[in-house]
Amino acid sequence: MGALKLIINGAKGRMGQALIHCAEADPDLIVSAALDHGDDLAAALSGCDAVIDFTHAEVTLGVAEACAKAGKALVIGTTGHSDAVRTRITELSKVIPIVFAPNFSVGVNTLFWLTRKAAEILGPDFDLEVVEMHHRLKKDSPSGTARRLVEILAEVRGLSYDSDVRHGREGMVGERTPTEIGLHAVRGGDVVGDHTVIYANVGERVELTHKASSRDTFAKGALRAAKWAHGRDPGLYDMQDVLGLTD
Ligand SMILES: NC(=O)C1=CN([C@@H]2O[C@H](COP(=O)(O)OP(=O)(O)OC[C@H]3O[C@@H](n4cnc5c(N)ncnc54)[C@H](OP(=O)(O)O)[C@@H]3O)[C@@H](O)[C@H]2O)C=CC1
Ligand SMILES: O=C(O)C1=N[C@H](C(=O)O)C[C@H](O)C1
Repeated sequence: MGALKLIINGAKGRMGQALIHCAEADPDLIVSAALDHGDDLAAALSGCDAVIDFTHAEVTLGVAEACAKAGKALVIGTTGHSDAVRTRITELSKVIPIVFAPNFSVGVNTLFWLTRKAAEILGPDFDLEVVEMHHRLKKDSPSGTARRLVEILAEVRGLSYDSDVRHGREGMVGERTPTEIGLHAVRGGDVVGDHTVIYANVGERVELTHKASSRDTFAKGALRAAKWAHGRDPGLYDMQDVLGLTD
């Protein structure tokens, strides 16, 4: 089998540049098109095996529709989508394989796994808070990764992301309730991506932290996901599936 031909969408961006650099170092991959604002995705699709999208939340759906029409595997790294867009992406995954993950690093996917295990072991007496920090240019908040961490905590506790998450605190908010999950987004400088899950009880506290210091870790994971997705049955997958990290 020849090298996998990839379209990188969002090629001029921070992640696009990391993806191109990492793909060029991999003899099993060819970047058949590096696309950004204004380029014609539909015209480029016939010459590729898979598409990787790291753009903006409002761009992804059009990319997914085009990939479904052309029958091409899609890897989505973009974050910040509305529930309606997520639902439509899920529908399109009945036509093509889509790997949709808020974070493609092996370390963060290990953190997802550990977060679930720690919540199960520590139980309901521990208060749950998630803190993330990213560079000053990040547009969406909270990060997709932090959202996923809270979703995992909510699943374990039988809570809901929409009604039980508490985004920051300000003013006379009263005492913390046992069912709220705090979520705090910090922005500044050139931080690539830090995430901490805090489990706090009276007398002790557990903190799980991941810190990314290079975007190559996300890029290598997304390239690995593209190889994994090519030729696979249609479906909605995430990086846990790619890594075989399911419980
Ligand atoms: N899943 C993961 O592991 C990771 C996910 N991310 C996510 O990836 C996304 C991109 O991050 P980052 O690279 O830092 O962002 P950037 O803003 O640096 O890059 C996005 C690029 O997409 C371009 N773009 C905008 N519209 C289109 C379009 N219609 N077609 C093609 N390209 C377009 C932008 O152009 P312009 O600037 O002109 O708008 C820009 O060049 C974010 O949602 C981020 O949260 C980031 C890191 C890891
Ligand atoms: O925008 C970023 O930079 C990042 N975004 C992703 C997210 O929103 O979770 C992943 C990573 O933390 C970097």
